[in-house]
Amino acid sequence: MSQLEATYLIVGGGIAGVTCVETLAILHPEETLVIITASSLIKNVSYVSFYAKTIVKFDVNETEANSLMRIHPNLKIVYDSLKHIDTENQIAYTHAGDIIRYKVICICTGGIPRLIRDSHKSKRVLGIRDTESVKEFQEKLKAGRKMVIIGNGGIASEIVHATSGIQKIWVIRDDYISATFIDPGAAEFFQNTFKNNDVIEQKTTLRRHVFSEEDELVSLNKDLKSAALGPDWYRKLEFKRSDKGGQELEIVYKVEINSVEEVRNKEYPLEVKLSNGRVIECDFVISATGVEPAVNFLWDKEPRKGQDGGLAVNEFQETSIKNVYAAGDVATATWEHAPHWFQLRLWTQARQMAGMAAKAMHSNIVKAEVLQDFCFELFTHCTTLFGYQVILLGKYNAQGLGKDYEILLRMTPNKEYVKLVLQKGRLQGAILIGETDLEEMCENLILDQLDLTSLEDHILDPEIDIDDYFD
Ligand SMILES: Cc1cc2nc3c(=O)[nH]c(=O)nc-3n(C[C@H](O)[C@H](O)[C@H](O)COP(=O)(O)OP(=O)(O)OC[C@H]3O[C@@H](n4cnc5c(N)ncnc54)[C@H](O)[C@@H]3O)c2cc1C
Ligand SMILES: NC(=O)C1=CN([C@@H]2O[C@H](COP(=O)(O)OP(=O)(O)OC[C@H]3O[C@@H](n4cnc5c(N)ncnc54)[C@H](OP(=O)(O)O)[C@@H]3O)[C@@H](O)[C@H]2O)C=CC1
Repeated sequence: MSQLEATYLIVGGGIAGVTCVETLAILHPEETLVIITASSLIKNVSYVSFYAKTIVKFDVNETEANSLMRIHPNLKIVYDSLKHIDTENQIAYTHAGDIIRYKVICICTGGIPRLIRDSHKSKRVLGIRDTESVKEFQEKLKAGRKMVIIGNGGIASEIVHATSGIQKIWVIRDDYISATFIDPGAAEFFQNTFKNNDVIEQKTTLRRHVFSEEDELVSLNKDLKSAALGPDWYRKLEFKRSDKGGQELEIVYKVEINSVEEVRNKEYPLEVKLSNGRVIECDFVISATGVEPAVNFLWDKEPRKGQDGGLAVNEFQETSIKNVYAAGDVATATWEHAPHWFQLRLWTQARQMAGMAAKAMHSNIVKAEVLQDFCFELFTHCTTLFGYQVILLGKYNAQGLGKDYEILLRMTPNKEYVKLVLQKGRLQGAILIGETDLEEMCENLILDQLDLTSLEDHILDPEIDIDDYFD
C-alpha cells in the first residue's frame, strides 16, 4: 500500500490511457504523472502514416507498461485497478489500497463487450475483446463444428472473413452484411469475395502489422480484462481450422435471437431460437453485438452519463465533474459535433480523444487556453474488411441526411467500390474500398464544401483526372 501525489493521474493502459501519457510526456514532462493499469501489458501505437490531413493509419502493439518510463521521467506506474474516486478531495483509491492524490484525472477504462441477453446462461456464448477472449475463441474453433455469429459490425465481419473449416451461421438484424461500416452496394461487392478464391488469396497480403502477442497475459487483477484488441487480431483465427466440419457460410437476414439454451442428448450442445421461429443447434455462439463503456468503479458523486452509459464529455474531454476527464471507449462525446463527425468506438477516436484530453488537462494546470483539435471536424476510419482496404469519411452512410441526398457510385468487381454521398451538390461522405487513391480529394471536398454540381457527371470518371479541376 502506498500514497502518491500526482499532477496528472491516468487510469487504464489501452490506447487512450497510453496516448494520454505520451502526449503529457511531451507537453509537461517536468510534472508528476501516475498511470493506474490493471495489466502489465499496455497498448501503444507505431508507424503512424497520414493518408491525408485527418486520415491516419497506424499499427497497434502490445508492450510492457514499464517501457513508458523511458518517455516520461516523472512517471509512476501503479499496477492495480481503480476502485473509488473521491472527486471532492481529488483522491483515487485502488483495489490493493493505494491512494493517489491528483490535480487532474483522466479516465480511460475502455469498454466491455455488450453481449446478447441470454449470454449468462451458457459459457458457450462468447464475446471478443482482448487476448484472453481470443484464446478462448481459438479453443472453441479447434473443436467446433458449427458456430452462430450474432451482430453485423466490425468483429462479426472479421470473424466471418477469417475463419474456415467450421460451419458458420451469421445472424443479422439488417438486410445486408457489415451494416455498421458499409451500405448494401458495398455489401454486395464484398459478398463476391466469399465466392471468389482469387480475392480470398489477396487478403493474405494485408499490410497491417500482425498482432503477435501470444504470451501469457499478465493481468494483475484477474477480474479486469486487458486492453481491447486492435486491427489484425483476427489473423490469429485464419489458421485455426477444424477438421470436423465442412466450410460453409449461411447468412440469416433480418432476424434477432429470442433465446439461447444449453441442451442435453442432442447432436450439438446449444440451441439458438431465432425471432423467425427457426431453431439452430450449434457448438457455440459469438456475440459480436457492440461494446459498452467500462465504468467499473465507485464515485463520491456520479458524473453525467451519455445515453449509452459512457461518461459524458465536452469538446475538451471534460466530464461534468471538475478536473475529471475521460477519453476512449469509456467516454461519450456529448458536445455539439461538427457536421461531418460522429462518435464510433474505434482506436483512432480513442487516440484522438486522449490526445485532446492531455492537451486540455495541461492547459488546465498551466492556465492556458485550449482549442478543440482539428481531427474532430471529420469522421475518418481506415480499416480492412474482407481483405480490402476500406476508408470511410464523413457521413459515409448518409447518416442524418434524411432522404435529401445523392449517391455517386463507381464499382469495379473484385477491385474497388467508391461511393460518394452528396447533398445540395456538396460532398458529405464517402466509402472508398480498394486502392482508390481518392481519399485526399474526398477529404478536401468534404472539409471545403465545394459546390460540385457542375462536376457530378465527371467526378468518378476514371478517364478524367479530377484533381486537375481543383488546381
Ligand atoms: C476484437 C476487436 C477488434 C477491433 N478492431 C478495431 C479496428 O480494426 N480498428 C479500430 O479502429 N478499432 C478496433 N477496435 C476497437 C478499439 O480496439 C477500441 O475502440 C480501442 O482500443 C479503445 O481503447 P481504450 O483505451 O479506450 O480502451 P481499452 O483498450 O479497452 O483499454 C482500457 C484499459 O483500461 C483498463 N481498465 C479497465 N478498468 C480499469 C480500472 N478500474 N482500473 C484500471 N484499469 C482499468 C483495462 O484493463 C484496459 O487495459 C477493435 C475492438 C475489438 C474488441
Ligand atoms: N475493423 C474495425 O474497424 C473494427 C472495429 N471494431 C470495433 O470494436 C467494437 C466492438 O465491435 P462489434 O462488437 O462488432 O460492435 P459494432 O458496434 O461494430 O457492431 C455491433 C453489431 O451488433 C448488432 N447488435 C447489437 N445488439 C444486438 C442484438 N441484441 N442482437 C443482434 N444484433 C445486435 C448491431 O446492430 P445495430 O447496429 O442494429 O444495433 C451491430 O450490427 C466496436 O466499437 C467496433 O467499432 C471491431 C472490429 C473491427
